[in-house]
Amino acid sequence: VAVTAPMARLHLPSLPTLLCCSAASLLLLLRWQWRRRLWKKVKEVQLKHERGVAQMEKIWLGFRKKVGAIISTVGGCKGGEAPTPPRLIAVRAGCISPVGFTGSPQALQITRETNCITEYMWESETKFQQAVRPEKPGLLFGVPVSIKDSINCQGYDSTIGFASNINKPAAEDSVLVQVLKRQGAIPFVKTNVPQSLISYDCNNVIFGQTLNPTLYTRTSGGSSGGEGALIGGGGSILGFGTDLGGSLRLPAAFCGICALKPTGNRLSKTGHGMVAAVGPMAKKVETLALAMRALLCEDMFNLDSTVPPLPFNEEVYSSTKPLRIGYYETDFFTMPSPSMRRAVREMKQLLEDAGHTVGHGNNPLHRDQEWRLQIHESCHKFIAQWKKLNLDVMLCPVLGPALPVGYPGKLAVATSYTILYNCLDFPAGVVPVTTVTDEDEDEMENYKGHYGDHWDRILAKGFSGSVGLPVAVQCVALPWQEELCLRFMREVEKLAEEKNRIV
Ligand SMILES: CCCCCC/C=C\CCCCCCCC(=O)NCCO
Repeated sequence: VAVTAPMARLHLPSLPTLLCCSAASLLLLLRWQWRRRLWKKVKEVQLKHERGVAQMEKIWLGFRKKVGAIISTVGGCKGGEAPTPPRLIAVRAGCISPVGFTGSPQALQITRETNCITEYMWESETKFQQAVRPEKPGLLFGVPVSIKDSINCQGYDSTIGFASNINKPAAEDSVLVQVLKRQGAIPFVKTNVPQSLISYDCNNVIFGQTLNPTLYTRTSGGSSGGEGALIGGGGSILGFGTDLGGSLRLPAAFCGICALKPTGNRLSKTGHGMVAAVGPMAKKVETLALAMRALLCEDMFNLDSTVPPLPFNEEVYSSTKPLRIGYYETDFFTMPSPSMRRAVREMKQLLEDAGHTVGHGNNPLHRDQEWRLQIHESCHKFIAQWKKLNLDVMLCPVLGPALPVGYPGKLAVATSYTILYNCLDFPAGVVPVTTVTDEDEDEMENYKGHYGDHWDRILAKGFSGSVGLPVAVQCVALPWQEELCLRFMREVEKLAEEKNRIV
């Protein structure tokens, strides 16, 4: 009796409970199997990625042995051609192979260490070697270009950082890539992005975190963060990314390079995920201009009829007429770091000294909170205000220096300086102009933000310890005036280079 009594109290589960438990177990088993399959795919892609980088390394070392110092001897500008940075001249002259793109022995190491590449395009080397210079070569003949993961390239995955997108290669090239190829460019790598693209960090479950080439504890920015790190580290001359809230401009600013976010439809957006605008990234403004010149062609207009047939306006771009420039140092939402503020202030002075008219700091576009409300209410109101002030272009801050890895996820609000020009759909570019100084760092002691809240405290922490990191300014023009925006960027770049040479 003593033994059977407890047994008698034991309840057997009812049939519905048993069925529920079995169903739950089955679901868990299926989920486990699905995740296992996904992880297997991730591992395969990671191996493929490793093989690609190793192959690049092999080609690059072979190239260096063969070509030696030729790159450093190539420079200047051929008569009749638009002025082009020396390295572009070199590739167009056939002196550089897609992965032998650089004269710096560190570039491939930085490329590897920053983890910026997702896929190496194996056919690019053969294409490059076999390229026969046609009678009328395209404007980008022989130029190796890097492409953000999310921009479709036939035969390659556009993962957007999701494991479920592995082994789903794009059926055809995006219009952008088609036109690049028709202009003679050779896409040679795809570059990393944050999962979903809605972040200005650069991390995903497949390829991991991309680091900033100027300081490995900092993010490269995002979502075109792989491009930022690759170009910033010297691993690519010209790359392409997309922008919805700052995804071209933030990684460029963080990595010390230039980028242009054009008006939404100036370049075709067909064949890219989640995008407000597609644009070029490069170390030099002249390279961005070359890319725009090449892309704004009949092929682009024919392949995508929604793109207005506006060829590159050389007259506007090459004009030296003094500009009427508006400027502001803060948007009264995200308080600029001391270096962001100084970058704008110093550039304002340089522009004035160079003979441009720079609107007073307290113009109504940024005097108080009102202008931001106007923007959200009406883009037309903003344009009318701009016209009333008789401005050609606007000089303003862009977030910087680069934040530590992981910080962008906590600070979406800090996109305020860039996202504004997506809301307005104005062309906006960034140009690196300075680096964080000891004095900037000392001033961070007093940084409280505009609100002194949780976000401001995180931002203050993120900005600190940044001496030596690049800081950029943002250059903005009215819709469809990419050439004017680039012309302004070129001026800013020239003045910054002159100043930094003297300092
Ligand atoms: C007054 C400004 C308020 C800012 C509020 C910001 C809210 C959300 C921002 C999300 C972060 C976006 C990062 C940019 C990512 C991007 O541009 N991705 C698209 C790529 O095509």
